[in-house]
Amino acid sequence: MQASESHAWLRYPLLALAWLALWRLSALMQYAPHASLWFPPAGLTFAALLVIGWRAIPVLMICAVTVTFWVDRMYQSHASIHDLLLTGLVFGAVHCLSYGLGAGILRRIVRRRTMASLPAIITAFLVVVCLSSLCAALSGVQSLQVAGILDDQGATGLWLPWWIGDMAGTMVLAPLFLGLLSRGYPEITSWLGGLDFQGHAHPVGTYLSKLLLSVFLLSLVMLLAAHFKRQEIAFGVFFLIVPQMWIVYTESPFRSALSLAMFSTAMAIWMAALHLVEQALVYQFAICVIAASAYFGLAVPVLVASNKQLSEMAFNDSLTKVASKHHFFERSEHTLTDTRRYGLPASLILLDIDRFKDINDSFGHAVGDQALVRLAMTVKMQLRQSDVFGRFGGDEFMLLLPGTNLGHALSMAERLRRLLHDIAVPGTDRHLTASFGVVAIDPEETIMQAFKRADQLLLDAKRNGRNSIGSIEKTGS
Ligand SMILES: Nc1nc2c(ncn2[C@@H]2O[C@H](COP(=O)(O)OP(=O)(O)OP(=O)(O)O)[C@@H](O)[C@H]2O)c(=O)[nH]1
Repeated sequence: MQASESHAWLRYPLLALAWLALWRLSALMQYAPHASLWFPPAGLTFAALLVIGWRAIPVLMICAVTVTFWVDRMYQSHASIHDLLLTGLVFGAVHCLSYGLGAGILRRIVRRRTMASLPAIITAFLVVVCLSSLCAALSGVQSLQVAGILDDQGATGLWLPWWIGDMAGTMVLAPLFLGLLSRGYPEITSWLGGLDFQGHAHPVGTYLSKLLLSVFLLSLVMLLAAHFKRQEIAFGVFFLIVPQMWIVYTESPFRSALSLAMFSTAMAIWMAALHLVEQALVYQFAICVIAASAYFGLAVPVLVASNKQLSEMAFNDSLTKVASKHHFFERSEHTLTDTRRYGLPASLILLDIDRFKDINDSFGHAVGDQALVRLAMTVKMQLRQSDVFGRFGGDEFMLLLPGTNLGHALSMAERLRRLLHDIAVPGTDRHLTASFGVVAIDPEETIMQAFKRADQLLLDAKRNGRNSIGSIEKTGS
């Protein structure tokens, strides 16, 4: 994928700087040797491999070697340069391989999905992150063990916090990095399954107050857990899903991702500052559970919007925006039931454009489409709230007029006939004409039966020279 800016090469040193800075940050917050609450560089590795692909690997390898030397200095293991180099390369290779495989699989899945399957994309992301981080943790621990930085006992206790730490880092931060990168790599937007990572609906002050509340409640739980030294209190952190969900439902996806990152950073800082080693796994799982729930929360507005779009497509004709055939007959049945309950009359008007095929053939289908839209708009302007207007198909429309007797329906049809005659086919000097079939609906009749009678009268009007109204009154049949 290509960055939209011309200085695309800059992404490599920036990636290295960001990765090393994140590593430093997590090292600062270690609660036990080699174990921090969450491992942010894993999130960056995953996002970089997803977006930049294999070209990110050399940079990630340099970072892996660099941090291996830092680890040696931190724990004063005094390994030889040869051993450290080898360990760094092995650690880098297994780290890149684990996340590279995961990113590759996710890329394939996302490319096959559409907007409506955002929950499937989220599920795939969560499963892939879970498995990639497990591979990265097992092979990472193994590489430290082979290099002698870690003994067997240390390795046994380390793989689980390493795994959950990597998983939390990836789960929380990879979507945030993707959101940031989507500004330079527009293609990512389509991967985000309909999520708009650019827009912000509310003022920043409102967002910050929600974020502060969430961090304040988190601090309260962690301080209480530290003070009373009770793991039960630590579980209270799971309740903080509520403020996070509030942010997810009311703020933009980008702000939601940012809030998860801030929330987990605050958790890691408190964790290290208060030395809450025994409760580490509770907090690590809480980060993962809250992040996973938040992502499904993000999918809800997208699903609601696509549901709305689908029902609009089912109810309305896509071109003219009047009721579709099916929806017209359904609504008409309900309207007729109400009309009859009050003992009111009802009428049906069918109208069909004259020689519409000629318009299409002479000026093209696009002009024909515009003529249909203009006709629909003209008719709509004449309707009452209770009238039902639909498109049967092609150039044929239908109009149910509740509370209207045949005489008034005929007047309405005549008014429409004149109005349509005044419509010029867009971009041409041709005028539209239409033929009509008008019936009063009998009290025992269904809308379909009335439709058949009106259609017959419409055919009569066509046979009688078009631009006219066929009705029982007029034809006398
Ligand atoms: N532009 C456009 N044309 C359509 C659409 N749906 C159907 N048509 C065309 O509308 C024309 C309908 O023709 P008919 O109703 O059979 O005949 P007509 O030319 O209107 O002649 P009469 O009805 O006998 O006056 C056909 O050429 C269809 O291809 C549409 O959505 N857009």
